[in-house]
Amino acid sequence: MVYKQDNDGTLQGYGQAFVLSEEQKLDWSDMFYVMTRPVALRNMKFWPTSPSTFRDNMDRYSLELTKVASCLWLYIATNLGVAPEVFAQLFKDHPQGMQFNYYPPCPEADKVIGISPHSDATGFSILLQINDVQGLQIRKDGEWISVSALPNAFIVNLGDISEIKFELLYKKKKVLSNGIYKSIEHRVLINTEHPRITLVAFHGPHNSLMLQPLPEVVRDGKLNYGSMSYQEFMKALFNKKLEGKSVIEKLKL
Ligand SMILES: O=C(O)CCC(=O)C(=O)O
Ligand SMILES: [Fe+2]
Repeated sequence: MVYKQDNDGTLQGYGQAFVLSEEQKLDWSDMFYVMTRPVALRNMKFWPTSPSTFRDNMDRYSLELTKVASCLWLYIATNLGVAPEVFAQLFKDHPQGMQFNYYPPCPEADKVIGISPHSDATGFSILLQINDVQGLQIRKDGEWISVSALPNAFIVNLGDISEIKFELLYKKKKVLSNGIYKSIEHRVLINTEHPRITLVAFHGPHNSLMLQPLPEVVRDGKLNYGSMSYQEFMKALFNKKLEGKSVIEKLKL
């Protein structure tokens, strides 16, 4: 298949994420993922030329979503009482990847899972449910709660990078304790009759960012997380099967 993943370590192309062995029970979904920003990091061999509008539409949609993402960062920074420039620095170049998820129906839907429980390894994800088939669930206080997507509205899921950074920023400010801006664990259930289709835009930090407390927030405080570059973090993630929030849990000291 022309656009299939080619094990370049980026998961770009068509296939399934996190497949490590022949025995593994696979998620009941197909995915297609491409890096969209910064533009220099695009690998056009994964970008379909058919339909002929695809590339142009992706380019325009991705640009519009970076504007949405910028607004969200600004609101979050303001909410935390942190200078917007601090966030602008963490997320400069607007690294963004887009993933199409296709979940075929399954007559025995309770025996499969669309996407195993996980938290996204990004700053946040902006999710668009393309058709009206629901299936997303989030874990809150140990319970799975179904999320109903509103027509023409985005769902924003906070990712692991936000958890590390925001938690420490909050500590510095001594505004609130842990528990605010946690990345959200989520999964997808399968419908017995109808396919579900979603498009998720992941907004992460720039690749060279060291995931560690900002220097100014740990002067006299306790370190809650070890450090790792974002690239290493992603490598650790791609080398295992999706399993809740286990990668970020490993970073906790
Ligand atoms: O399709 C969905 O609703 C969620 C997809 C998702 O969690 C992901 O792609 O990381
Ligand atoms: Fe996700």
